[in-house]
Amino acid sequence: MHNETQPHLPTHDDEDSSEALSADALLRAYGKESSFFFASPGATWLGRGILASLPIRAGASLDDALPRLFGQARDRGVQRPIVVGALPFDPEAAPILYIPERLERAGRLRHTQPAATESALSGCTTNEFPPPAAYAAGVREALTLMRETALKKVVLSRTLDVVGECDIDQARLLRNLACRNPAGYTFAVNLPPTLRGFTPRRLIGASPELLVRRTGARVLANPIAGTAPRSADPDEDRARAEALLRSAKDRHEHALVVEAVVDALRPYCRIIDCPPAPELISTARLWHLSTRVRGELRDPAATAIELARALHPTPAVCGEPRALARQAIGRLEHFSRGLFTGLVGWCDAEGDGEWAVTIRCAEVEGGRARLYAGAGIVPDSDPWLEVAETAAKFRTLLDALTGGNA
Ligand SMILES: C=C(O[C@H]1C=CC=C(C(=O)O)[C@@H]1O)C(=O)O
Repeated sequence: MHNETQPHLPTHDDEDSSEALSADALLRAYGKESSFFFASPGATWLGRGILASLPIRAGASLDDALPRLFGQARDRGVQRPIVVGALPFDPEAAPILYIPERLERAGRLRHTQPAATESALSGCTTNEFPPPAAYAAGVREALTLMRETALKKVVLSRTLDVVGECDIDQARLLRNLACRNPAGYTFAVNLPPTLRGFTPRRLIGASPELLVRRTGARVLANPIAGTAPRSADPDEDRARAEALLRSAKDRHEHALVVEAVVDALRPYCRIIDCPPAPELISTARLWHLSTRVRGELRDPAATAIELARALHPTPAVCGEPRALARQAIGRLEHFSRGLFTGLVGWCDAEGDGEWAVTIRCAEVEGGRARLYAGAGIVPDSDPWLEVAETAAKFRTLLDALTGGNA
């Protein structure tokens, strides 16, 4: 059995560990030529270039395409290929998956430097969609649906467009996110560009939520749901955390996710260990309820990406029951989520891998960033508290863009 915090993660460069850079050096090396970055509590990855990628086609079967992709990489001399990328919220939509030309791995980020306060953009305008009052109206409609149908929970989100005077410094944004969110999953995935001559188009974020990690026969999922914004005053901050832990509304919102995760893992696992009550975790801006669900695979042939797709979308990003929640999202959210609330991570050819839930993120290109934030709505939700929660969730990216709250 591998150690929990330092899983053995084979890489393109395993044979050449003498050249391995430290995790902090990988973060500092992230730049224009980089194609992937992923920092988890277990390891840090930096990808350069793209050796092979999955044709971007909606509805394509990953079961056939992935082994072909690994085969292409082996034909080109990569002995232990690893696929990286992001899958969208809509399971039928096209994934972004590729094998980098070079992929380096180091241990976890140590954060030996103080959090940087440099801004990643200069001068900016912002535009929320929907604006707060319209989002609150959407939450009220969701509450009506819950009274009139079998819908128990739905996650409703909104966007915040930030437009700077010059190109956003994507590497600095990534570093700022990583420094401010040391316990989370910090990522940058290359996306097909839509503008010519600008900086690369990328999905960049720092998620607190692990959808699933597979290490050999061991599985870990860490569903998160139930949130309270933090306070700068330590007493008030602690009071908010304790209120969150006691809140029946948030415990219910959380329990729906944990139940769905355990149900989805059960067919794959011989043993599942799920604590009876959630614990508190914090990010720089938020408190969350969190449960670590551990399992041992019945059939070790189930890969990390297969497990992730069996779990996705959990009620942390969609709702319960899933079909009704998806209908409600289609009716009440008037924008495409794209990769937001999908999954981001990596998987090797043996099936080990890690997939985080794609939240606290932005799509960045040139001087523009589109930020996303959602909140779980249950029958006891207060529409204006959900507005405040999504505003606090935007702060994760806004702080990293502006260099604030270090
Ligand atoms: C959809 C988001 O958060 C989900 C994950 C954690 C907590 C959540 C909540 O408390 O509502 C959401 O379910 C987001 O951050 O944009």
